[in-house]
Amino acid sequence: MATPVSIEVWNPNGKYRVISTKPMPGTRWIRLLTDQNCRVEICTQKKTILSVEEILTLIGDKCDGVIGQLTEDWGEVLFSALSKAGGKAFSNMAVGYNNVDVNAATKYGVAVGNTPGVLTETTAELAASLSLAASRRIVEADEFMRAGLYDGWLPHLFVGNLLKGQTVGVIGAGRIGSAYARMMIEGFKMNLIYFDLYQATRLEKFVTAYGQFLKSNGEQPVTWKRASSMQEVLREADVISLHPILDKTTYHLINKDSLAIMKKEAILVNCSRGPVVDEVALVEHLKENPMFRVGLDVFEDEPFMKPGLRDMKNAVVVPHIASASKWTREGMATLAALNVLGKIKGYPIWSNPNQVEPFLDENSPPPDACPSIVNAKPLGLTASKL
Ligand SMILES: NC(=O)C1=CN([C@@H]2O[C@H](COP(=O)(O)OP(=O)(O)OC[C@H]3O[C@@H](n4cnc5c(N)ncnc54)[C@H](O)[C@@H]3O)[C@@H](O)[C@H]2O)C=CC1
Ligand SMILES: O=C(O)C(=O)CO
Repeated sequence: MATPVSIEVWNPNGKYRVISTKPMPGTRWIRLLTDQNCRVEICTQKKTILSVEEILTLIGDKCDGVIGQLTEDWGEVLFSALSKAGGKAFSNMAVGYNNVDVNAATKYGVAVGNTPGVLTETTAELAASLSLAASRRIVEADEFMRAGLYDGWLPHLFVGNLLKGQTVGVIGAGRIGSAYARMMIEGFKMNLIYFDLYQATRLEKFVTAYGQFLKSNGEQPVTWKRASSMQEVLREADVISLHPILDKTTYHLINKDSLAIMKKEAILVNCSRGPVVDEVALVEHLKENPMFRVGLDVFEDEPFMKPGLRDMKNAVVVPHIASASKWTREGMATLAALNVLGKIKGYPIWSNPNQVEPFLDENSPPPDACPSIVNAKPLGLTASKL
């Protein structure tokens, strides 16, 4: 028997049945759907991660589209059920979609949406926060104060690293990696070394121009270098932030061997996906190198941490909150809803998923387009001319 799942219903007489597997921030996304004749059903089950069986129950016999979460396993079983229920669209409320089997979705004719752009700066800001928290030992120092251990200023108390003039390494210089790099370069006058499969031309131009600006002001200019391998970044950088997608090329990109070539006092930040780092190897490395520090937003087996990590003073850990600003989370909900709505309505695909601002303006109706569909090409969906 199917497991019952609690739901909240908006616009019960709407023609199209759209499900959201979680309550999402804001109300604009609900309004956009109900205004377009959708009945919106929001799962209110008090359970963080829904199982495939629970989502099957939600989909039922008739469902036009689903907005889902990165914690869910969207594969063959769910896409086959969604397609049988008449569903045409699924959107993750996330830019990353490693939890989605896109080939399975394509096989069943289901469009897969994601939410790029709206979370770029918010996520980069958290990566920058973790870089600072790790380099200046903020969490350790906070715990020390709260434990009543502060007896007065001391020359050696919580000495950390100065970022100015050091090298920031970025692995995966896409939207978020480039935004993070700019923050660290402009904010702290760090030099850049990056590794990506593609050249980050705009980022390079930014660093060149900023370097010239600093020089014309009599300051040391910042520099950039595109590394020919990830190892080059690991060897040379003082702070390394990981921003690639998770796929089979990036699984355990950081492992025992790659940790071994990093500087003993380096800082590693991960706001991409947990499995990019071999967490067991990382815990060992943290134990053996007390001056090596990490800032982690993501973990290999979320919501768990590998044994030993929680005891490491040289690790700052936060629960996958990199995109958690109110504006961003409301925007993610809007983009996810519009991906689903757009596909149901037969709208074309927005031509530039890096520029989604027109969808986010509360004061005007969004364009008649799907903001970002990752399998548009194999599904033969056309791009908008807007
Ligand atoms: N912690 C969090 O809350 C968040 C995590 N993310 C993660 O960040 C990822 C990146 O997001 P965006 O910057 O928007 O995506 P993006 O597609 O703009 O950037 C990803 C970059 O990784 C590069 N890349 C791919 N394979 C690589 C490899 N083997 N080695 C080096 N670089 C490689 C790509 O060429 C691309 O430039 C998402 O896929 C998601 O997993 C995104 C938002 C929030
Ligand atoms: O968008 C993503 O990929 C996240 O991890 C959450 O914002």
